[in-house]
Amino acid sequence: MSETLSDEEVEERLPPEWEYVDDEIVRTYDFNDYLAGVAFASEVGELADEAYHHPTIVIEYDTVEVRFTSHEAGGVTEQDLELAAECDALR
Ligand SMILES: C[C@H](O)[C@H](O)[C@H]1CNC2=NC(N)=NC(=O)C2=N1
Repeated sequence: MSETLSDEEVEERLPPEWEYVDDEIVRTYDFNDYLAGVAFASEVGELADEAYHHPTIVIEYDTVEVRFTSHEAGGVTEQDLELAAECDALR
């Protein structure tokens, strides 16, 4: 099982635009078109399922919020940071 990172490690390595809140890393992506957000969420889902590491995804009319944490480890791990960067690369 992956080990959780310290608060300092997470803050230091968090990709830009991401926030560290209550043992989760979160980013809200803005979209002009609802279905573009839905398509993006689906791509995030594919990344997650391939990694078998699943975020919370909240789709609203002009935003998609993606939240990662490692439930089994009980906090943020390397895998969360890696997937955050992969989500950013989808844009
Ligand atoms: C039973 C457990 O949910 C599974 O082993 C996987 C599935 N996806 C997961 N996703 C995330 N974010 N954290 C996990 O610990 C995790 N575990």
